[in-house]
Amino acid sequence: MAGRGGLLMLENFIGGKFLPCSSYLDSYDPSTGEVYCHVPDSGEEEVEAAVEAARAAFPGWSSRSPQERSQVLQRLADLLEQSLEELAQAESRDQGKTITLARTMDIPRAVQNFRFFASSTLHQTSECTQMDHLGCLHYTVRAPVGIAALISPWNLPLYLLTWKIAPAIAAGNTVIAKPSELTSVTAWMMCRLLEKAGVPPGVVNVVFGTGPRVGEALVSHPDVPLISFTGSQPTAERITQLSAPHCKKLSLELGGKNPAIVFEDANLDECIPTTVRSSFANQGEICLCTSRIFVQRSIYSEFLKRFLEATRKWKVGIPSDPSADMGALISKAHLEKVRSYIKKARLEGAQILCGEGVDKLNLPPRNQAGYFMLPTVITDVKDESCCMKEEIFGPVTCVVPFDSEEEVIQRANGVKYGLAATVWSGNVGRVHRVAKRLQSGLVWTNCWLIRELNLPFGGMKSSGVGREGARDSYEFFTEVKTITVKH
Ligand SMILES: NC(=O)c1ccc[n+]([C@@H]2O[C@H](COP(=O)([O-])OP(=O)(O)OC[C@H]3O[C@@H](n4cnc5c(N)ncnc54)[C@H](O)[C@@H]3O)[C@@H](O)[C@H]2O)c1
Ligand SMILES: N/C(=C\C=C\C=O)C(=O)O
Repeated sequence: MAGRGGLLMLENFIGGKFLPCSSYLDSYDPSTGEVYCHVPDSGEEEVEAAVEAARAAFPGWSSRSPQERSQVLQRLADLLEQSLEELAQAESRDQGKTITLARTMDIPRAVQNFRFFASSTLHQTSECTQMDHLGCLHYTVRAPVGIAALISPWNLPLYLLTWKIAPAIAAGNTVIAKPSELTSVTAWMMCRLLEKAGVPPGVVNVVFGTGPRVGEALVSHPDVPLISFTGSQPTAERITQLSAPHCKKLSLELGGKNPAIVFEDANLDECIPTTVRSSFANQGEICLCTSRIFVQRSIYSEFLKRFLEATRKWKVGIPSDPSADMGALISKAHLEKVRSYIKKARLEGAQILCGEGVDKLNLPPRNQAGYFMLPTVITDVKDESCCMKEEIFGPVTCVVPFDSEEEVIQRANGVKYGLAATVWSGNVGRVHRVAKRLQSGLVWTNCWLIRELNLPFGGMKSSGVGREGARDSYEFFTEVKTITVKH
């Protein structure tokens, strides 16, 4: 809907109705730096209303059969798919990502999330064991937990929010979703489809606003027993503290400092374009992006030369340009943070081989104030440097040499994170050996970001707690009970 100054003005979606809020936040178009939308600045009052609506909807929704719920999810997937182009345009404008990525990855994946959980929920079974010597049979039953709080970040807005909403409602919960205040538009657009899909009022509620106001009100609410959070590690710490007094069920999907390990027998024709993509896709704003590239010394010079050539061809352009490989970063503050790492690297004596401060951006006049930067490659950087230790979450990657398999495993594991790694080698034995020893929830070998939604997704160490995926999400979004029958 149009609001102040003709700008888009979003509303919360509570109990099946769009409701205005008493105050609003400005939301910026990352490609111009201009305000283009207003987002509700919700707080305790809106959370209370959403909890009330979710509570009222729970008995009806949780007592439907999995088949009935599955049909609703399928209809929602169909409706999202019919709006794919409109949603992709909105996601690209709101987030700064290229229209091509929104069209080919974000929105198709949001559709797939509903289709996938609509199907997988029909195939979950419970356990049964027997103790004949005691005349006992044991079995488990699972039930939805209740009201789920679902909090998502700004990098893959609809993709990650639906990755939570779909399994939560498929399992019979009712939900209160809080998208990032920086990227709220596609969640609001999805709400417009819920009634038509047959989602009863109160099953999916969406409250918009900031983490400290509406996020904290949601995670500390005593009647919300479960929180699924994707975002940064400092926010996860805060959520853990706030939820601890209530012993809430928590799933935390956090950041990464993901290594790519390139052995001398790697197929560089495949490795180089994929590693450029794994470093710079979505402006490097994917938790799974590569940010430390370890290359075996014998091929280091060749790799670096070819990697730089390919990076220079990675086109930064306005998000609506279908030929652009990379759009704008999410915000001015984030752009400054990412740039500050490059300054620190320079001060430490590292070399910036291309990108920020080395090459020139070429943007139309209207986009000069947008949050753009070039893909940047750093070398001659020590493992102790903040650029090699901290999550930058931007289009910046470090390339360093290594000598032996043992050495590179130690170095790859030498950070606090453990989310995703890639290993490039033509030696099958080495691939299995190295993958097994990496402290990483996900290891892609000779590829990147090929997702199998059935299998566990999540991180080790400071990259998170818990896993998501068909079985894992089902277990997280249900409470299990063990029943023993003596016969
Ligand atoms: N592991 C994964 O699957 C995954 C996926 C995407 C992003 N991430 C991580 O997310 C981070 C980038 O996203 P971000 O900047 O939006 O993260 P963030 O932690 O700042 O925010 C994430 C969400 O939490 C909310 N929030 C912030 N403070 C809160 C609080 N005190 N209480 C409750 N909610 C609060 C925000 O409003 C937002 O909706 C990076 O660290 C990235 O690696 C992880
Ligand atoms: N959760 C998933 C991806 C997270 C990406 C982070 O930025 C997924 O593919 O299911």
